[in-house]
Amino acid sequence: MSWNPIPGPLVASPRRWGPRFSPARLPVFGGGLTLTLFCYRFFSTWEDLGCPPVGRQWSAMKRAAMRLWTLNKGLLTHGRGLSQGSQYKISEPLHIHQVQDKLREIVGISTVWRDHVQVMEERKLLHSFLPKSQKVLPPRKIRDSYIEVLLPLGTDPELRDKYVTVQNTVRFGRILEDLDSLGVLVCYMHNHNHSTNMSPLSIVTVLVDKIDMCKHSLSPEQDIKFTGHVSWVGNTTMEVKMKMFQLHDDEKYWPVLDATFVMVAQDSENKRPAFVNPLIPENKEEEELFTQGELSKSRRIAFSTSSLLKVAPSSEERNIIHELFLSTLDPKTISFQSRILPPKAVWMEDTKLKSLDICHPQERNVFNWIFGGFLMRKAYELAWATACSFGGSRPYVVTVDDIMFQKPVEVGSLLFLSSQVCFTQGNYIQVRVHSEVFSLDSREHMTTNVFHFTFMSEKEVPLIFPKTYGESMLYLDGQRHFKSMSTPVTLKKDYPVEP
Ligand SMILES: CCCCCC(=O)SCCNC(=O)CCNC(=O)[C@H](O)C(C)(C)COP(=O)(O)OP(=O)(O)OC[C@H]1O[C@@H](n2cnc3c(N)ncnc32)[C@H](O)[C@@H]1OP(=O)(O)O
Repeated sequence: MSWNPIPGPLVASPRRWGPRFSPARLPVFGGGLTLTLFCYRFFSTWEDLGCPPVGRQWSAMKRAAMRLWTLNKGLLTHGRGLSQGSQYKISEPLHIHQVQDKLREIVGISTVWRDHVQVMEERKLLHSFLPKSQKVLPPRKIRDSYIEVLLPLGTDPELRDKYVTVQNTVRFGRILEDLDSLGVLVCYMHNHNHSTNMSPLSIVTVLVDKIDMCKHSLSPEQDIKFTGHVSWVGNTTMEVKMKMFQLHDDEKYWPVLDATFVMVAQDSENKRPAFVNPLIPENKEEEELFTQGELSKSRRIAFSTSSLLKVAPSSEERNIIHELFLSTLDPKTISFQSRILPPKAVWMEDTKLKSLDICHPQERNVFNWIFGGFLMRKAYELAWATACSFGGSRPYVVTVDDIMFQKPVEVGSLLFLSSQVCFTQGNYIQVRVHSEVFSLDSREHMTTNVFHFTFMSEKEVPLIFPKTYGESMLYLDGQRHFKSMSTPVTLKKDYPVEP
């Protein structure tokens, strides 16, 4: 198909026997399985029947039996996979619902919250599968991680209801959730280890580098297709490029969105970074993508080094702030205190909107932290409402950039989102959302994310004026993000752009 940016088979490379398990070992583990199954069931039934709790030694034996049972369970699943072919094999586009199913299968997580502690205990056992160095991991190609996902809005009215807005467009917040899950699945495809069924890696989103829209509104009545692949790999991080297309009346899929995410692999307990398979580009275009990944890493470091939280604004930026300040002084008084707004302008402090969410278990991801896509959806919807009430018309998002996931959000936390317009130009509105959680257990407040969204309004919007030094820094930061929009970070599009 013409829209496929990385031609090549969608099937992962053939399954091989891993060093840890081999067919010869199966009978040994089979015997162990019977014994451990017996022990595990015996101790569980003993206590379920209301018999007195077993002593310390018995408890230890019970725990050991449980561990062995878990390992053997993994082995059995592994054995089944061997005869049936790879569980990761994806030879045709996945339905959007299958993305979550696949992730659960790979991470080995239950769907029931009540079991989450035990399931995480089981995942700890996968720790031994983690390599000590990246060198021992076989390199992968871009095509190994390439997947396609179908969101059949055109044919599935029930699904459509989840995505539709009151203006009969597609909810962008839902798309953010899908991109987050897809990005993680792409990384699992890249790191697929043929000798284990469940992955010892916990892959989480560290950064949404950029999401550029090629089209401002999407139809909720036409099918959508996502594609994604790993484009660059560090030691423990992977850059993922994703694209989104929508079916048009001409029966062709047209591009609507380009996204670049950075994911990090952690160990099975989601505590320490873990090595990922290297990536080998196969042709010139892939080499270019890889080089661009390196450049993006340097750009991110440079951007964060020059953060206004660390260093003073440039002289040009200082002039901007001083000019803004002078233009708000009341000419009738000789004072730095009396400030008045110029015509068609709004104080930054008057653009704020806030929200509070309780992070219920329903919003958890496969690792039992709050799902990054949920956080993005909530932040996006608040940002949209902020831009809408500020600009006076329904805005549409043009760019999302530099969403850094600094800390995971615990289930049960209170999520405080605070949104404000921090820069405007013409019809553009730059909105910043600060996300903070309050842990009910530790009684601590912590910043977890800062989101940056650029919206476009139907009509020209008022200028924004900072009052305090802190707001001036937000203004400059907003301006920096706005300016970065015009610097494309993705390769030139290799498909037709909508006429
Ligand atoms: C359905 C399933 C979906 C699941 C998806 C989610 O929901 S995810 C949920 C939302 N996301 C999260 O909760 C993540 C929260 N954040 C964190 O836990 C942590 O910040 C983190 C683990 C990502 C990073 O921790 P640290 O910064 O301490 O890690 P460390 O310094 O060791 O760096 C590890 C790797 O991350 C890279 N790294 C760190 N910060 C980075 C940044 N801003 N941009 C790019 N890359 C960055 C480093 O270069 C390094 O890569 P190299 O080693 O390659 O040099």
